[in-house]
Amino acid sequence: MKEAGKNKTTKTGKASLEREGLRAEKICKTYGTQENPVYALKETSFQIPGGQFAAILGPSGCGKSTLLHVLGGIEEPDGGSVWIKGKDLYQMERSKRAVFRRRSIGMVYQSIFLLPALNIEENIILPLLLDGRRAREKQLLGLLRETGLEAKREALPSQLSGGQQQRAAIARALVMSPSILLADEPTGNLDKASRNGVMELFRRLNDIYQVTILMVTHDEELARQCDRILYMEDGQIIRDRF
Ligand SMILES: Nc1ncnc2c1ncn2[C@@H]1O[C@H](COP(=O)(O)OP(=O)(O)OP(=O)(O)O)[C@@H](O)[C@H]1O
Repeated sequence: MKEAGKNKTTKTGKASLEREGLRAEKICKTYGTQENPVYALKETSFQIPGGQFAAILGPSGCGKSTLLHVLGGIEEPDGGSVWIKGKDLYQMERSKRAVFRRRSIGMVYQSIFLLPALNIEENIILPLLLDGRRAREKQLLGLLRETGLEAKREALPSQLSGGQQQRAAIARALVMSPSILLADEPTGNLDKASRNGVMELFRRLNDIYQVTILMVTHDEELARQCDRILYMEDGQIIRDRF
């Protein structure tokens, strides 16, 4: 991901961005027991080029969250592979995968996990501190500005609206300058105005920072605002619309 203030690039014709995309190959994940297996992912394969903003759309229980967790390095698949920045995620040692995940993949969830005792700035920079790095004022200011939270820098999460809290969580997910942002129903708990604000923010971040975004949603209207929709059903991608 590019940092604020650095040269912008166009969305097309960037070979390096192609390499920074994401590839899923025949991912399988089964839950349950041998007698009663639940096939959550059935050899799911697809590729997202670097810089694309794609949605995964599908009915409840079709495997969207499972897929996102596997892509995010959180849940090991039973089979198949995930390639990010040219690296096979599940061929890495567990400790190396944890570091790679922290530095290369941002995650945003429906439930907003901000630490209540830390102010917004402290919440946003937390991943940097956990990685042994210091926050740079210029980068922090860029993120606060993009997310419209400049005035809330020292506020506690409880002093923010749901939409503002989600925007802070998005800033936190981006503070490590990841190449991929995975968002699981990020607008699921928000009212319509906040939902539109978050979508607008994703589009802007995708444009400015060229971060690849994969967003899980139930909402066809939101999915239509993305560059591409991957329709999922019963553990598989059944349709792919650009
Ligand atoms: N930890 C688990 N143990 C057992 N079954 C699970 C587990 N997690 C998910 N499943 C099952 O796997 C299938 C896919 O679940 P998943 O949560 O990925 O679907 P989803 O499309 O994200 O659903 P929703 O839109 O309701 O969040 C479902 O049948 C679900 O019940």
